[in-house]
Amino acid sequence: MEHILSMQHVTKNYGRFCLQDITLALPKGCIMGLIGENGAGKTTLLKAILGMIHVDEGQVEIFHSSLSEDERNIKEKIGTVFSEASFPENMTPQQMDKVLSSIYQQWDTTAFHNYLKEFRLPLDKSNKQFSRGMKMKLQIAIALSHQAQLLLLDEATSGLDPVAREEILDILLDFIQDEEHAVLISSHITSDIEKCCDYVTFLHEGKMLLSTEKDALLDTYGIWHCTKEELMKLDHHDYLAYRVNAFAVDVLVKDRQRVMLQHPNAVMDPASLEDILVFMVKGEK
Ligand SMILES: Nc1ncnc2c1ncn2[C@@H]1O[C@H](COP(=O)(O)OP(=O)(O)OP(=O)(O)O)[C@@H](O)[C@H]1O
Repeated sequence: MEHILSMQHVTKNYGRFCLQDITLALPKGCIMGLIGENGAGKTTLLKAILGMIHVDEGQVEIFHSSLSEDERNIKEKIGTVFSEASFPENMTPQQMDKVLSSIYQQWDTTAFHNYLKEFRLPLDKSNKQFSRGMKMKLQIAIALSHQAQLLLLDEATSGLDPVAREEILDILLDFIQDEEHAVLISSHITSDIEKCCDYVTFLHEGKMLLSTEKDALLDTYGIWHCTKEELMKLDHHDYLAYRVNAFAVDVLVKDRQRVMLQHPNAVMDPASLEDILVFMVKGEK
């Protein structure tokens, strides 16, 4: 599969926090979800891709080039949404349309107006009159209106109601249909990631714990409710973390079928992305 984005051993050290040795690849026609607790390094990773911060080590390639080779053209083809992004308070979408058409060579006014309509955003209200959700939708409309091939979305669905979130996820799924586009989206809402992503990347305290196909993960990982004695006998390579409760131990195992074969009476549940995140952050290793 051809990649639209790749990161090789990217490291950014802030002193107290370090994004460490990130290596991942996003194929064309795919959506990758970035999952991690608050402060895990999701925004830092997205900023490193966009060259918004200087990385200490490693390489980022977008469309097979590094940003420094052809920054203007590469950025033209990337649509971004950041939770803290702010537009001039007194500007209306109508005015932004004009400004953006002079910034992006491929700005598509018709598409922008269609998205504004679809998202029920007024053309003539200033940004300061927009709610948080409306501002987020406005950013998404902009990201989708300049023929971008890659979308980098930081918490793009947070602050949106469930109907609007569903709308955005459908648009993202449409966006990748032609197999030439791709999306990297960070979210705390693991159910959104579960719904739309082909790949998931887990970050924890700046380290990448996993980057793999979502379906493979959901098909194989499980939570085994067992005794301490059973856990002691389990090979270290077969599980990622465990949590002890009053009556039993819950273990996040990598291959639930394998454990079931060894323990036919095992009480096993499939693991959701949320389970995996919670075990990785709070579980004992
Ligand atoms: N400019 C900076 N200087 C120093 N530390 C920084 C800087 N920017 C971010 N950090 C630190 O990097 C760490 C990761 O922050 P980041 O915003 O990437 O996390 P996140 O996973 O996006 O979190 P959240 O889910 O809360 O948005 C945090 O500890 C933060 O304090």
